Amino acid sequence: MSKAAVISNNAVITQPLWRDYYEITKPRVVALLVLTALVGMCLSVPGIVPWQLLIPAMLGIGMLSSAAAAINHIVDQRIDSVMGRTHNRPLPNGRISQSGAILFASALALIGFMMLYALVNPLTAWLTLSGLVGYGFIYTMYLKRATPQNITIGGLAGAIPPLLGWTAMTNEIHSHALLLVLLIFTWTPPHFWALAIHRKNDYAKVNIPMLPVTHGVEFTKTQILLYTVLLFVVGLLPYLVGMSNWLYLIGAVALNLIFFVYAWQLKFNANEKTAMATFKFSIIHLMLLFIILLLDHYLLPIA
Ligand code: HEM
Ligand SMILES: CC(C)=CCC/C(C)=C/CC/C(C)=C/COP(=O)(O)OP(=O)(O)O
Repeated sequence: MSKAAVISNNAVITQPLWRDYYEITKPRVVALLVLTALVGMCLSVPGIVPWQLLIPAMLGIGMLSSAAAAINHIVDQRIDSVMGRTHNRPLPNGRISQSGAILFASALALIGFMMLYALVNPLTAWLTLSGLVGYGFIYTMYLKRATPQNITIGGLAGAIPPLLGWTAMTNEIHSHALLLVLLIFTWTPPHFWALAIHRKNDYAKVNIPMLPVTHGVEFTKTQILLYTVLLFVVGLLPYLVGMSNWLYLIGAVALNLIFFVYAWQLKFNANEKTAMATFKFSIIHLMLLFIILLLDHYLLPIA
C-alpha cells in the first residue's frame, strides 16, 4: 500500500493512501447526514423498515454525499491551501492528485446514483443528486464566494437527507419529511457561523465573504442567537403537528434551550473558547435530536 507524508503537530508521519481518499469524503459529516436519512426512513413507515430498501438507500445516500464532499475538496484546493484549518488536506498537500480525486468522486457518484435508481426509486436518486449538485457545485463553486448568506441557502443541500430517507421508503414527498428538513435548515446557520467566528481570519485571508468577515463578529453572534430562537420554535412543530410524542418534545426543548444558552453566552459572555464550544455542541445537539426522534417513534408509536 502506498504511503503519503502528513504533517501532524509538526511531526511528519506517513499514512496509507486510502486514508487520504477517505478523508476527502468528510466521513464524520457524512455519518451524521446518513443518520438523519435513517431517521427519515424509520419515521416514514410504521414498524420495521425493510432491509432490502434500507441498505441500498443508506449506501446510495452515503456515496453521493461522500462524492459531494470530495468535489468540495477538489474545487476548494486553492483556498484550502491558504487557510490554517485546511492547508494540510490531501489535495492542497499533494498527497492525492486532482485527477485521482475526480475519478474517485465520479465513481462514487455514479455507483451511488445507479444504486438508488435501480434498487430504491428514481425520485430518491434524482433528489439525492440534486443534493450533490447543490453542495458540490452551487454552494462550493458559486454561493460560498458570492454572498454572506452562502450557508443559509447552501444549507438546503445538507438538510435534505431526512427527505431522501423518507422518499426511499415511500416514493412520496411528505410534509413531515419537509419538517425534518426545516429542522436541519434552521440548525445550519448557528452550527456554521460559530465556527466561522473562530476562523474569521482564515476566511478573510482568502476573500470568502463569510458573515463575520462581511458584517462583523457582533452581528454574527446576534444572528446565531436569533437562529437558536427560531430553532426552538421549529423544534416544537413535530410535536404540534402530531408527528412525534412527549419524549421528543422534552428532548427537543432541552436540547434547544442548551443551544440557546450557548448562543447567549457567545453573545454576552464569551471568552476565546466559547465559539468553538458552541460549534462542537451544535454537532452533539443535532445527533441527539435525531436519536431522540427515533426513540420517540419506536417507544411511543402514534396510534
Ligand atoms: C452548508 C451547510 C454547512 C456548512 C457550511 C458546514 C460547515 C462545516 C465546517 C466548515 C466544518 C468543519 C470541518 C472541518 O474542520 O474539517 C463542519 C463540521 C461538521 N459538520 Fe457541518 N456544515 C454544514 C452542514 C452540516 C450538516 C447538514 C451536517 C450534518 C447533518 C453537518 C455536520 C458536521 C459534522 C459532524 C462536523 C464535524 C466534522 C469533523 O469533526 O470531522 N454539517 N461543518
Ligand atoms: C447528496 C447530499 C445530501 C450532499 C450533502 C452535502 C454535504 C456533504 C454537506 C456537508 C456540508 C458541509 C460540511 C459544508 C462545509 O463546506 P465548506 O466548504 O464551507 O467547509 P470546508 O472549508 O471545511 O470544506
